Amino acid sequence: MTKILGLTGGIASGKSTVSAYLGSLNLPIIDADLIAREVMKAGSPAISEICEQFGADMLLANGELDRKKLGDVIFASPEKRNQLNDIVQGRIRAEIKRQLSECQKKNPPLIILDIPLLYEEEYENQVDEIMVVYVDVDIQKARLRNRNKELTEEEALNRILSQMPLIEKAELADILIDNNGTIENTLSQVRKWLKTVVPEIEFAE
Ligand SMILES: CC(C)(COP(=O)(O)OP(=O)(O)OC[C@H]1O[C@@H](n2cnc3c(N)ncnc32)[C@H](O)[C@@H]1O)[C@@H](O)C(=O)NCCC(=O)NCCS
Ligand SMILES: Nc1ncnc2c1ncn2[C@@H]1O[C@H](COP(=O)(O)OP(=O)(O)OP(=O)(O)O)[C@@H](O)[C@H]1O
Repeated sequence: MTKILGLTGGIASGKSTVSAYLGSLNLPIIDADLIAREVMKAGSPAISEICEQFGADMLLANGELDRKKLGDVIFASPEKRNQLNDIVQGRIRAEIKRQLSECQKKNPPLIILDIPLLYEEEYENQVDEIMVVYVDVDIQKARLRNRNKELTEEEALNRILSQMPLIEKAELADILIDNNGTIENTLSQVRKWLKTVVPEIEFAE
């Protein structure tokens, strides 16, 4: 029986770090951020709707989405964020469903659904277990600003506040991964859990 793991957390909490590691072990990963990029690629129906509602200046000269510009708009305003969510979340959900059923046909022991908005968009029933990658908010903000150097203190905070508080996600988790320490420490917590689910898995340690 295939187990579906929902991998979630907050912005810059370390999901991609965990998911890249799981991918390096050849476990199948479905990446919601990647699917969102596909859904909003140049020439897509979602892009036309975004232009209608947010203005054609949301596009770069090559027809691709200006991610920085749209991010500045939606992370500063809950109304605009809802407006964007109304355009994209249904399409993202449909593609996730399609990829999950494709992947299940191969009968792997484990599929990982890497999805930042698992709780906000109510994917709890689509997965068997939920892993939350947690960090304290001050570390989260520092890592976010270190990764997205263009963000001011206020913009970084707005991005964090646009999601369900990470501490609430941690309380709901089936598996809680503490990413306040080193990456190696985090990955060793992940390995410990993996051994209980896929005992035959081998790690190059
Ligand atoms: C607004 C966009 C263009 C900004 O792009 P940018 O390259 O700066 O950010 P990126 O896509 O890497 O997202 C970074 C993180 O922001 C958070 N985030 C993204 N969208 C949202 C949202 N609608 N609400 C709350 N948090 C969000 C997630 O934690 C995500 O991992 C982009 O985030 C986007 O297209 N968002 C809508 C699609 C979506 O919901 N994606 C999440 C997958 S379910
Ligand atoms: N334990 C750690 N120690 C130091 N830096 C870390 C640690 N874990 C992650 N990082 C760094 O913090 C940043 C955010 O991590 P990552 O991209 O994995 O988060 P994420 O949850 O996938 O973020 P997003 O939702 O925004 O895509 C990255 O630059 C990453 O290299």
